[in-house]
Parts: sequence; C-alpha cells; structure tokens
Amino acid sequence: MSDLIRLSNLTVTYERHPAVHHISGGFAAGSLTAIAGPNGAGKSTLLKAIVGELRPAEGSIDRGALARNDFGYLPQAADINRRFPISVADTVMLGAWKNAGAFGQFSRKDAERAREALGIVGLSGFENRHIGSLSAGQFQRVLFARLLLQDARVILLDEPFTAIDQRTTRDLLDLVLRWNREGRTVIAVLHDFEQVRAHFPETLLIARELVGWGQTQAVMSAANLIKARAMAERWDEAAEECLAEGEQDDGSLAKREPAE
Ligand SMILES: Nc1ncnc2c1ncn2[C@@H]1O[C@H](COP(=O)(O)OP(=O)(O)OP(=O)(O)O)[C@@H](O)[C@H]1O
Repeated sequence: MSDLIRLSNLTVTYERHPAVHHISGGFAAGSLTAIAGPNGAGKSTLLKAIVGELRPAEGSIDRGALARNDFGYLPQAADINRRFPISVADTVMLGAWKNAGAFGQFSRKDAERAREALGIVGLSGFENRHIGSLSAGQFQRVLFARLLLQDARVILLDEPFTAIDQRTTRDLLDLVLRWNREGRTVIAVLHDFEQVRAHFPETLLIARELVGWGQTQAVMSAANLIKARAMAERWDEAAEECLAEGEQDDGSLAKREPAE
C-alpha cells in the first residue's frame, strides 16, 4: 500500500507554542489508524492539521491528489454547537453539500439518501426532530449519518465514542470498520486502548512528538506508553517557542533528549 497522506517534519503551533512537533510518516491508502496519546498530547491538533483546518508552522503535509471534499471530518463533540436550530434531516443533508446546487438546494435523491443513512444508524423516524433534543449517543449517530452521505475517501474522527453508551459505540464502531472494508482510509483519535488494540491495525502514538507509528501491537507496548506519559509530563507549556528556520535557537525542543 502506498501512502495517501505524508507528514514531513510537521510542526503545528498555537501562537508559536508547538502543540505537535516534528512528526514524520505516512498513512497508507485504505489504512485504519488510531491516534493515541496522553491528554494534551496534540492528537486533535494533528487531526485538524491533516484536514487543513490548521496550517503547519514547519514541515508539510502531502495530500497527493486528495481535495478538501475527499475528507470527512468529525470534530470532538465538545466543539459542536447543538443549539443551532436545525432538524436531524437537515443536519444529515449537510453531508451532501458538495452535490448541492448554486443556491444550496439539495436534490430529492439527497433527501432519500439522508433517510437511508438515518436508517443505517438506527434513527429512522427522527428526521424532523431538533438536534438539541437528542441524547449524546443519538446525536453522534446523526453525525455518522452525515458522514455516510458525504461518502469521503478519508474519514477523520476525533474521539467519536466519548460519552456515548455502549450500544451506540458498538454500532458506530461497526460503521467505522465497514468504511475501512470499503477501502476508505480512516484515522481516529481514541483514548480507549483496548478498543485500539482490538480493532485498529495501525497506531500513531504521540506525546507532542512522535513516540511510535506502525503496527498497533508494536507501537502500544508498555515501554512506549510509559515513554509517552513521561514525555507529556515533561512538556513545559509556557517556556518553549518554536522558532522558524534561521531564527536563533537557545536550546529548543528539537534538541531535547527523548525520554526513556
Ligand atoms: N485553540 C488553541 N489555542 C491555544 N492552544 C491550544 C488550542 N488548542 C489546543 N491547544 C493546546 O495544544 C496542546 C495540544 O492540544 P490538543 O487538543 O491537540 O491535544 P489532545 O491530545 O487532543 O488532548 P485531549 O486528549 O485532552 O483532547 C494543548 O496544550 C492545548 O492546550
């Protein structure tokens, strides 16, 4: 399998403070990868950079021939405003925006596909409900229905199973595995290591810097997990700035010894 997306020395910063530092490697076409790491390790930042929401401060992301609408991105639930007055059906239809006409109108076929997608995620009959009236699990099902409609080649999920019930988790995990069987490249930020080991063949383990990237069994070793935790604990939030190439460096992060 060749790489569909390649990261080269990728650094992403917030006001020059690096959140993700010097990451290199590739996501193979059709791969199923978990992004794991301690809290604040830069997992969401990495996902946002891959989808193009954040620009690299240093290094690059090669997306080959992929276009923006080849990516289906599900942000963390906390980042999504559910008070917006919109129905379940309209929320799902937003997944078909690339098919919408010049004035944003959707075809009858898209409406039919939205109904089908809601059926697949177990929410037939919920079309006219306001999204604010749904449980967390039901809302996550709606967002997965929207991804179904989007029909993207690359699917990026940020903590898709956080704060939802077991039944919903099982159903939505089945969908993720199905997407991957269909040949889609799936990248998911996950905190449940058992789930990662059971279902995700590849893992990218990060603690601001790369700890490991490759087969899950090897990457999620006890030694790597201890190393990731130690690296995250050592990270000095306030002191470091990521200097652009050519700027004077007074002993930057890139020169730190990796934690053992
Ligand atoms: N918009 C922002 N502005 C400034 N700093 C940010 C912003 N978003 C994230 N950060 C910081 O970047 C670092 C990495 O955050 P990120 O959310 O990517 O980590 P994470 O691994 O996804 O964390 P978690 O597991 O807690 O969701 C953290 O120190 C965080 O505080």
